[in-house]
Amino acid sequence: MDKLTEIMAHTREQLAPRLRPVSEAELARFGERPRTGPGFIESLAKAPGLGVIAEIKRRSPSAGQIAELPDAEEQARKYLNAEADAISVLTDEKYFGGSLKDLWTVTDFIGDHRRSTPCLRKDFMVHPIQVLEAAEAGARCILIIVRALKDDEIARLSDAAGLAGLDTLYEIHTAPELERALRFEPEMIGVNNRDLARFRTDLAFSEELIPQIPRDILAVSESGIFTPEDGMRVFEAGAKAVLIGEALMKQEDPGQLVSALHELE
Ligand SMILES: O=P(O)(O)OC[C@@H](O)[C@@H](O)c1c[nH]c2ccccc12
Repeated sequence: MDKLTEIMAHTREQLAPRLRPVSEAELARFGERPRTGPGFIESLAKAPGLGVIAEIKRRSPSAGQIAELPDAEEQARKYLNAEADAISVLTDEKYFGGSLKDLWTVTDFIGDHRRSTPCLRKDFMVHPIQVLEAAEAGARCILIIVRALKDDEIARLSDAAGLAGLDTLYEIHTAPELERALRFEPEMIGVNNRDLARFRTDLAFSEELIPQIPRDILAVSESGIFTPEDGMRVFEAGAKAVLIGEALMKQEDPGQLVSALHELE
């Protein structure tokens, strides 16, 4: 069994006690609610140069322990100071050391500081209940990992996100996955440079796949970006934004990398 299959099985198991039908009305409550600040895609689209989604990630199956972080607020503060365009909060506990509580902590912190940086709930989504949890916690976007899901599951998640007024990041890693993603009329696609089954990371995945993404869809390059030069490679391939975890978690001041990426042209 590959790692992604293992994680998905674990996620489904964890979810079982919380599973219940989620009505359209419950989701639509969030969709109808007036919100302050830009949406997730909007914030990336208006960023100068390469937009930056800064990720809060304590550990991962491939990197092991990344950062000792008792409170997600610490990292949220750094990311706001660094002028990140969006924040990704990993909410998976077992493999990434995050939690839904982290997401609440981060969105509360942003609100308390009168900022409007939009957040992504980064998790292995399989059921609309997780979309509802994301909306309740103040996220503006969810992740759909195309290779982990069947078409009907993707449709159900993407409908739920639409009702709740959330953007969706469709994550792909191969050309056939891009084909599948395009059937759901995505507004944003992320090319994961890391193969979630084998954990090999190579920016060549972005260089090959991003040029195949239609121009009107916002293209994100995810994983394995450490330097402005890495950013330049994916920017030249057509990425409008990058999703960075490890490199930003390990920096005392993430602002330098963020501003170098904003300056690309
Ligand atoms: O730490 P990195 O190499 O900068 O990667 C960040 C992000 O792309 C990665 O955490 C990620 C991309 N897709 C995912 C899906 C699930 C969990 C994690 C991920």
